[in-house]
Amino acid sequence: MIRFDQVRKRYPGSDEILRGVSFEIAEGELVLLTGQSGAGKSTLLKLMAAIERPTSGTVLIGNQNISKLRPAVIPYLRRKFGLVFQDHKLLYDRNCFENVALPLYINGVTGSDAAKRIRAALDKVGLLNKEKAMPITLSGGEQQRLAIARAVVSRPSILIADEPTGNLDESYAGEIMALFNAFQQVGVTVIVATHDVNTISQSPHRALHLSQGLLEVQITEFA
Ligand SMILES: Nc1ncnc2c1ncn2[C@@H]1O[C@H](COP(=O)(O)OP(=O)(O)OP(=O)(O)O)[C@@H](O)[C@H]1O
Repeated sequence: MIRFDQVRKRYPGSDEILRGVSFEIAEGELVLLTGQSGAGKSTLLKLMAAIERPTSGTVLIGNQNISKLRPAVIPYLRRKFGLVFQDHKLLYDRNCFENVALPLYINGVTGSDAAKRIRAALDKVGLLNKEKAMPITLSGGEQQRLAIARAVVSRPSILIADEPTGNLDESYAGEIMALFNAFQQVGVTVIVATHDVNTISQSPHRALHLSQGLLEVQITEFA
């Protein structure tokens, strides 16, 4: 469960970006986070993953209040999260296998155990036949799927994606959303920030809409 209670966020010298945001996301739910460019979607995702701290209010992940966590505990909390960004943040001097391997190697998982998990993650996103390819040789949609494989290889319970379909044409965007649906169906909590109107209109999931620092909760109708 993820709960925000009257969360406010101001960066040093900035206006107030979030002005008292409260919502709850159940375990295993898929939720869209919508709003115009600059509305604060990335800020809200960063607060969720404890990359940023609220100026005031409470952010609960499970039963942990992340505003009160000691810095030493934050790396453990982060292991719950898989993160996917619009610009992929792939390493272009490493092949696909090595890109997906990175989070495992950082956590000390290596050898045949790691290889099995890396290939399972590549398989889930349809890139098993590309493990030796360099990311630059992949299409935009494939690069985004590679970033998703890297995000899920550590089997996170929460998957956060920030504009994952932003640079992609409609068919690729549909593929990416289908992947997120598949992860939700196996119990992962998924939060996708997007201003892609197609993604929003075709989604049967709940959408949280940010506007002027405040949240409106929308229930999207089935298309
Ligand atoms: N580290 C920072 N320091 C100061 N201001 C920031 C910082 N990060 C974001 N902002 C400001 O916070 C506001 C919200 O930014 P944020 O990236 O959260 O919005 P967004 O809805 O994700 O936008 P986009 O869809 O364009 O990515 C913007 O005005 C931005 O300039």
